[in-house]
Amino acid sequence: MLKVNEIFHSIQGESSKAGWPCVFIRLSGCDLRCSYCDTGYAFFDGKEFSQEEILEQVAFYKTRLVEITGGEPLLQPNVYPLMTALCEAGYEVLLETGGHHDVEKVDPRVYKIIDIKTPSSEMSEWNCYRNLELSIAEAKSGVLKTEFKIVLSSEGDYRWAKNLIERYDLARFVPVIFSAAFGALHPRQIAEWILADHLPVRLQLQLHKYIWPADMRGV
Ligand SMILES: C[S@@+](CC[C@H](N)C(=O)[O-])C[C@H]1O[C@@H](n2cnc3c(N)ncnc32)[C@H](O)[C@@H]1O
Ligand SMILES: Nc1nc2[nH]cc(C(=O)O)c2c(=O)[nH]1
Ligand code: SF4
Ligand SMILES: [Mg+2]
Repeated sequence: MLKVNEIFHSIQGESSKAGWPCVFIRLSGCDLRCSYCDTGYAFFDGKEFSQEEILEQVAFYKTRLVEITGGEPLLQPNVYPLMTALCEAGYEVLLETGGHHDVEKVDPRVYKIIDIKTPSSEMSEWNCYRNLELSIAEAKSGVLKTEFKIVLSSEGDYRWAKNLIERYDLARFVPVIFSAAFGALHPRQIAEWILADHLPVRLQLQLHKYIWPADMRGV
């Protein structure tokens, strides 16, 4: 069984898959408390679903792209067989994780979107830097199944992220996406810093917050 907060069908609003129709499986519970988190409603609320019930719900939406998010999806051990079952069923599976749990045991067919938490998130001490090393090794072996996302709230966060990328030469191997913590920083400001520094990263807006009201659930 898995504790699920919501399953919904929407336009993928984030990551390099932004714009595609996608089914989202939002698992309940999170072991972090990011200062800007827009999904606090998933910290506790949810209902127990069997893997079969989840697969049935996902099939209802007739889409090939499925994202497992949360809360923190890697907290529930049964997420691992769920990811494998979704891959076996032929879906393109995305995992959105907070970047504080090692992703080594994730089915290699799953595309991982790994957050790196900045100082302003107040959670950066929990970052699992082994995930950076694993993904660089994965990319060097010719496999591209990971991207990193950094949500920025301030210029200090931008400088911190830039230093981190340079320290690992991360963007040379793995796609890196910068996003604004919604309402905290204007995307134009991030765009101007990226352009001024010639930083090889991708700027992302959370599409769903422009398509629908920013605080709407289930989109
Ligand atoms: C709600 S989290 C769930 C998955 C996982 N716990 C994580 O942090 O990646 C999904 C994504 O939303 C981002 N996010 C949460 N609140 C946000 C906000 N206010 N503005 C921009 N992105 C936000 C997170 O950084 C993460 O990339
Ligand atoms: N449309 C839409 N796209 C998303 N991509 C990642 C999301 C998430 O909350 O993890 C999300 C979300 O909540 N809605
Ligand atoms: S890790 Fe993700 S779900 Fe948890 S508090 Fe941070 S943004 Fe929210
Ligand atoms: Mg969201």
